Amino acid sequence: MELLEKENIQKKAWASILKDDRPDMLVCKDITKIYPTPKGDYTVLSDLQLSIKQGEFISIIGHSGCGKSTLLTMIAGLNEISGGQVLVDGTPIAGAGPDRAVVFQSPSLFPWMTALQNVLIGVKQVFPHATKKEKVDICKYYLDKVGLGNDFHKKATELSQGMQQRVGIARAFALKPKVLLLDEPFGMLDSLTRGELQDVLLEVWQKEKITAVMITHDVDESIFLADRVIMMTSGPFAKIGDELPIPFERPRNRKAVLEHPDYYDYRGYLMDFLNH
Ligand SMILES: Nc1ncnc2c1ncn2[C@@H]1O[C@H](COP(=O)(O)OP(=O)(O)OP(=O)(O)O)[C@@H](O)[C@H]1O
Repeated sequence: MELLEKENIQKKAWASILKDDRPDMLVCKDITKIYPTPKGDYTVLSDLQLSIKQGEFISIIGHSGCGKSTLLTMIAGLNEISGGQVLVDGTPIAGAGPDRAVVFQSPSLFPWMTALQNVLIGVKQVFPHATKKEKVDICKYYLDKVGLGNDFHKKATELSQGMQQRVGIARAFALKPKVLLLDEPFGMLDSLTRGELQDVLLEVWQKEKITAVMITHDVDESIFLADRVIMMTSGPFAKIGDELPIPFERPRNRKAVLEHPDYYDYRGYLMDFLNH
């Protein structure tokens, strides 16, 4: 893609964004990550900067191994930060906390428990003072929202992979976190189920307006879901290479997004970044 064409796509995308004066909910400040390896230290991320507004949905794309999961697990507080700070709602994080919920590629449910019990475990921890009924109602509300209204009492082993990931999404939203972190949550699903779960995710997110950060390898998914696509450079010393706002109106509808006259410009822009 020609430089001028890229500049025009950027200009047009930014011009379609209304002034966004929401406060920052998530800030990654000068983030560096060094893994010790038998061959010496490996600097995956170096002085990475990223700010995400309250209620914003961003997707992160980048080549395999550039450090996307490393970044996400550091934001989650599950991976030590070698340098810099992650701030949630203005406060530096110190490890994992209920203000951040994570959905991984594999939902890792307790197989002997029902869908409801799997969601309830986290809810009990986050809302210890709620009554039993209140806790169960929160779980049922979110399980219903993800389309499992008739499956509360099914054991995890009785659920398909897609249904298990629905439980994973319900479990994350039920914790009412400030930030939702999604690490390729649909990566293991067939394309039909993937599409269904993208819709489910968007529907619940639209209601809750939680700040969301999602890693994906799928450029179309990144466009369909996000307000802004963040492009990471390849490692070592990876950082944010570029970003592209996706100004399509919300609530989004897949057909309207695909038919939007700018869709293929945005797609081409992101593919061009990945191909260079
Ligand atoms: N615990 C670790 N020790 C040493 N190196 C690691 C460790 N975890 C990850 N790495 C390396 O850090 C780099 C980034 O890994 P990471 O999983 O964050 O990348 P990614 O962009 O999420 O990859 P993918 O898209 O394939 O999931 C890779 O080179 C990986 O081999």
